[in-house]
Amino acid sequence: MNPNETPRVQPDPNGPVGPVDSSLVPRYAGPATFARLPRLDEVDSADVAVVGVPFDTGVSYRPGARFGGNAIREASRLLRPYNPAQDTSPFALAQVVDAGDVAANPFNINEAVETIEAAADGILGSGARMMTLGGDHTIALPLLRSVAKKHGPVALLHFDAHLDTWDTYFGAEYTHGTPFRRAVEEGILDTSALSHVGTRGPLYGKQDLTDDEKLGFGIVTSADVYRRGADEVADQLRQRIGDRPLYISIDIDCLDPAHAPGTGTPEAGGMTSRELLEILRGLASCNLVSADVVEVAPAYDHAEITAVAASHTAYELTTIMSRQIAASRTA
Ligand SMILES: N=C(N)NCCCC(=O)O
Ligand SMILES: [Zn+2]
Ligand SMILES: [Zn+2]
Repeated sequence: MNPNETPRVQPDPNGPVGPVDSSLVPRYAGPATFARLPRLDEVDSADVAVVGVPFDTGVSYRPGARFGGNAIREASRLLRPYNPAQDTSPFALAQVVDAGDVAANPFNINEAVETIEAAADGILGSGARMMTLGGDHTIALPLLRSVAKKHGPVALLHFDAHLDTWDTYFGAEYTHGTPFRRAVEEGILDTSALSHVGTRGPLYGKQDLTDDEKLGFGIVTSADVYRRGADEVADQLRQRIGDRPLYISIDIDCLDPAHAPGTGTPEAGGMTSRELLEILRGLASCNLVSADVVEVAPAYDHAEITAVAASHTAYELTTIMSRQIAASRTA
């Protein structure tokens, strides 16, 4: 089908090119892009670029997150153009596109990290906000490097069962358990606004927590979310972040394995997908400059449970970005 003739949901014919219209083209037809949005090469310019980073050479346990981005794209066929939770039609407010995948070397982590940073530089340099679909959590480091080049040190909200501030694994500096220690060492994070959310599970020792605190992180455990509720947690996080440029990194293993079985290092006792989505909606007024959703490993998934949760997570994040782009236009 010619992309120019594909029926799309596009309330304003001169506005953003919208997703393929699922009331006219069955949603399971054709190749998958995120939310059935146009590819980058089908539009003149993009406000939000959804980009895949199929890389998982940094994992410490189950591999397979290299297939995560495409699993999320497949699951995202069911997303619809109006988001009632944020009373927003995100793809009508801003040009959101699928920018394809970064070709990262699976045999050389250092080279892959450089390739990912360069690709992110290209996207951010074009003026777009970046919504990345991983890949394992290693990729957050080069993404943050690029974001900091543009915005300076950014506030970080890190949703994860794990701290990911360990020093090295088997002597390796760049792994999925170490990106945020590297990022603090490199001065690319605003250490007055760093939070982990969803933390739980056994650690190597108590020192892991004291080291993490010294780096500047605050912790909201998954039990805190359960006890205090999503709204109160979001309020507290929003106050801490203020109007700083914000990066949100979401390791899908922040969710309980019941909500996200398809991941490499699952831990019992996690958040529900409802809690995660509600916290994100509570952050809609934050200045979200870029985000990632990582660690979806479809080989361990069942019935696309994890990929569906990840696609809805990325949808809330792109909605927040689109709203802010629209608001900054009218400001
Ligand atoms: N899933 C991520 N990003 N990190 C987990 C590292 C946990 C470990 O192997 O000790
Ligand atoms: Zn994790
Ligand atoms: Zn992680």
